[in-house]
Amino acid sequence: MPAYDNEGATISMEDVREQKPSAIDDELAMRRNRMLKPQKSTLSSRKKQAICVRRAHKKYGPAKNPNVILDGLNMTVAKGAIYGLLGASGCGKTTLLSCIVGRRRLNSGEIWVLGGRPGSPGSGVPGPRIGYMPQEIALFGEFSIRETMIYFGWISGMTTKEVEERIDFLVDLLQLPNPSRQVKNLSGGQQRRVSLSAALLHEPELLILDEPTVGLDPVLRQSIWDHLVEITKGGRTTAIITTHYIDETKQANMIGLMRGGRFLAEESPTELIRRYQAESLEDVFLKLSVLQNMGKRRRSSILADVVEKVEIPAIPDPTAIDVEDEIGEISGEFGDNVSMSSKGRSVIADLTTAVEALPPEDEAPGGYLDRMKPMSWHHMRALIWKNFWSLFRNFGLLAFIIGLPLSQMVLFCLAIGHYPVGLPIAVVNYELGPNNTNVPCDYEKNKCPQDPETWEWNLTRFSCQYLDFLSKRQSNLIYYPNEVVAMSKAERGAARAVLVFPANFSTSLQDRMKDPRHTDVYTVESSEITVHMDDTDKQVEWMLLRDIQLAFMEATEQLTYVCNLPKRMLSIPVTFHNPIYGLEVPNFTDFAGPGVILTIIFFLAVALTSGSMLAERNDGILERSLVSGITGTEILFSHVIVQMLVMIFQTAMVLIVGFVIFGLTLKGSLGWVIVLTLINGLCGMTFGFVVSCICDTERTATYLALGSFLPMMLLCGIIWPVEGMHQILQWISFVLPLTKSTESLRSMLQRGWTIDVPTVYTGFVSTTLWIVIYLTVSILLIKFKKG
Ligand SMILES: Nc1ncnc2c1ncn2[C@@H]1O[C@H](COP(=O)(O)OP(=O)(O)OP(=O)(O)O)[C@@H](O)[C@H]1O
Repeated sequence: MPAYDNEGATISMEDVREQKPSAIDDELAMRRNRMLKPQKSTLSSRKKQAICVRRAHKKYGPAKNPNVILDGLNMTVAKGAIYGLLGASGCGKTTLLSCIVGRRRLNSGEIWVLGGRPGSPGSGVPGPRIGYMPQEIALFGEFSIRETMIYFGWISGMTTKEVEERIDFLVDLLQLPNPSRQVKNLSGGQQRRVSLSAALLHEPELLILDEPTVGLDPVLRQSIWDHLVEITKGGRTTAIITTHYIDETKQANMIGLMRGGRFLAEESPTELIRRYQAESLEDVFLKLSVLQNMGKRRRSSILADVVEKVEIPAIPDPTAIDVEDEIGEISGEFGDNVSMSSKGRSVIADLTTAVEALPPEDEAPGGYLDRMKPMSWHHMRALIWKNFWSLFRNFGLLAFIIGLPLSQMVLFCLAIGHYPVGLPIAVVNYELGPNNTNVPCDYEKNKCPQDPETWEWNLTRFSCQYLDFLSKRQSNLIYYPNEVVAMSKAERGAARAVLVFPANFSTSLQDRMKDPRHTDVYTVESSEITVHMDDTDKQVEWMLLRDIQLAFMEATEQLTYVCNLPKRMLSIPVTFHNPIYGLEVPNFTDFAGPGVILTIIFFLAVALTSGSMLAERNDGILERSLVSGITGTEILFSHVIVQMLVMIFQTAMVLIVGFVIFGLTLKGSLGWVIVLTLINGLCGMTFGFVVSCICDTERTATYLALGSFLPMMLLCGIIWPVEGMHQILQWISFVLPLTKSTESLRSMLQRGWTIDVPTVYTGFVSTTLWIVIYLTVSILLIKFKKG
C-alpha cells in the first residue's frame, strides 16, 4: 500500500522497513553502551566530547526582572551520538542550541563544541563543521532548490560539481520535488525538507536540527531518522535534534529532557523507560516533571522522594570507583542541583561545584593576520550571487528600485520651484471713475505724455499702464467697484492681494515727480497704490511683492522709452548686473535640486539596505549564514557590492532626469557630481546597516528611517538656508551627513566650483567620514549584539 506520495514518487511501508536493517539496532545498542561509560570530568575529556555544556546560565530581559532560560544546565553529547533534546515549547531548547553554535552568549558557564569554544578563533564554530537547521525555514523564496543548495554548498567550500552530486542524493533521501522548483512555491513541509537538506549537504561533523521532522509524513520522519543513524555510525558525525514528537527520539542514543532551565534527565531512551518504569518516553517526561516540581521543596525531602519513587539501581561495589569517576560526564539533574549519574551509581549533590574553573580561550592556530583576515573568497562569491539574484528576481522590489527615484525626480522637477502664476489679484481703480469696472482700462501705449514744446507732463491713466505690465506677470486681475467689496472678497480667499488706485493717481504722481519739495500730503497719498496682501504664504507673498514692484519699474521704464528719455531717470537708483553665480531669475528648483538628488539616493539606499538585511534576519537566513561561518563583515560588503550596482543605476536615472530632461543647472564637473552622489548613496547604505542592526523589526526600522529622514530634510539646508536657522540647529546641521554634501553639490552645479575649493571637498570628506562611522558602528553591532 502506498504510504507516501510526493510528486509521483511512491514508496511503500515495505521499502521503509527495508531501509532499517537490524544491524543498525545492534550498532545503536553497542554505541549506547560505549557512550554511557562514565568518564572523568577533565578539561581534556570535555574537549573530546562533541558538545559539553557546564553550568550554563542564560537569561533574557532586564537584570531586575530577568527571564531565566538556562539555569545551571549541564549537557554532554558524545561524538557519533544522536542526541534528542526534548522539552516543552519555550523551555529554552533553541536558546541552548544557539549558544552551542556560537550565536548567543551564556551569561555564565562553559560550552565546548568539537573541542573548542564556539566563536573563539580557530574553533571552526560557527563554520562548516556545523550543519544547522533552524526552526524557521530560513531559505530564499526566490531561489530554486538547486540554487539554495549551491548557495549553502559554496559557503561551506564545496564546488558546484560536488553540490550537484549531493543534490541527487538528497532529493532521493528527502523526497524533494524537482530541484528546479522555486522554494516559495513549495509547501511548508517541502520547504522544511529543503532546509534539512541544506544542513545535511556538506556532511558536517555536527548536525544541529531544530525540529526537522515537524509536520512531516511519519514514513518520511522514519527515513530521516534512519539516515541520521546511518551517518552517525562511523562516529564522525554527531546529531542533536529537538522535536516535539517525544516518541521518535527512542532511536536517539541519548535524550536530554529539559525543563525549568535544566535537564530533568540525560539518559539513553531505553534506560529512561526502564529506570522510571514507564511505558513511553512521554511517561518518563511526566514523572520527571512531577519530581522537578517537588524540587521546590527542601533538598532533603526531594532526595527522599527520588529514592522512594524512583528505583535507582545500586552500585555493586561503590568503593571500586574513585571519587573522580563518580562525577560522570553524563548526568541527569533534578530540582535544586541534585544530580544522578547515568549509571545511577549514586545520588550526588551539586555536581557543578565539582568541575574546575573555566579554562582560557583557545588560541587561533594562525597568527594575528590570519585572525584579522576578514573575508573569504567562497563566502563572498556565494553572498554576492545570492544578493544579486534575490534582488533581481523580486519584481516588486525591482519596480521600487527603478520607479521610485525616477518618479521622485520627475515629480520634484515638475512640482517644485516653479513660479506661481494666475494668482487672483483684486483691483479697485478709482482713476476710471465711479463706474470703474465697466470702463475699459485703455491708454495710449506709444504716446509720450510730455509736451515736446513746453516739456510739460500730462500723465493720464498711468494706473492702466501699470496694470498692463502687472498682467504680464500675474494674469488673473479681478476688478471690483470699491475697496470694501474687494477686501471682503480677499478676506474670503478670493484674492491674494488687493490693489487700490486713487481717483487722481496719475496727476498726483506727476505733481509729486515734478516738484517733490512742495508736494502736500494729500497729493503724496493720492499718488500711491494701496496694497493689501494675504501673507499666509510667504513664498507667494514674496513673489507677488516682487511682481508688484517690478511691474511699476517696467511701466516707468516704458515711459522713458516712449518719451526718449534716459532709462535711469525714472528707475530706482540701484542697478542689478548679471549674477556672479546662478540665474538672473532665481530658481528654487536649482536651489533645492542638489539636496533633493542626494536625499533620494541616500534614503533609497537606507530603505533598500535595511529592508533586505532585516528580511534576511527575520527569515532566519542571516542566522543560518552566520552559523555556517559567514562573518558580519562579509555580509556587509556583499551587500555593498550588489547595492552599489543598484545605486549606479539609480544615480544615472536621477541625473539624466534632472539635467538632461528638466535642464537643471550644471556648471561643474559631471564626474565629481557623479562621485559625490555615489558616495552619498554608500553613506545611506551604511546608515541602513546601522538601522538594521539596531532594529529588530521592519516596523521599528521604518520608524527610525522616517525619524531620521524628516530632521535631515529640515536641517541639512535642503529646503531652507542653514544660515536662517537657530544657532543650535546650525551646529546640529553642521554634523549631519547631508549638510556638507548638499552644499558641495550645489556649489559644483551652480557655481561650477572644482574639487580644490574647500566648500566642495568638505562635502566629500564629510560623507566619507560618515561612511566610516556607520560602517564601524554596524560591524561592532553585528559582532557584539548577540542574544
Ligand atoms: N531574544 C530574546 N529575547 C527575550 N526573550 C527571548 C528571546 N529569545 C527567546 N526568548 C524567550 O526565551 C524562552 C525560550 O525560548 P526558546 O526559543 O529557546 O524556546 P524553545 O524551547 O526553543 O521553544 P519552542 O520549542 O517553542 O521552539 C521563551 O520564553 C522565549 O520567549
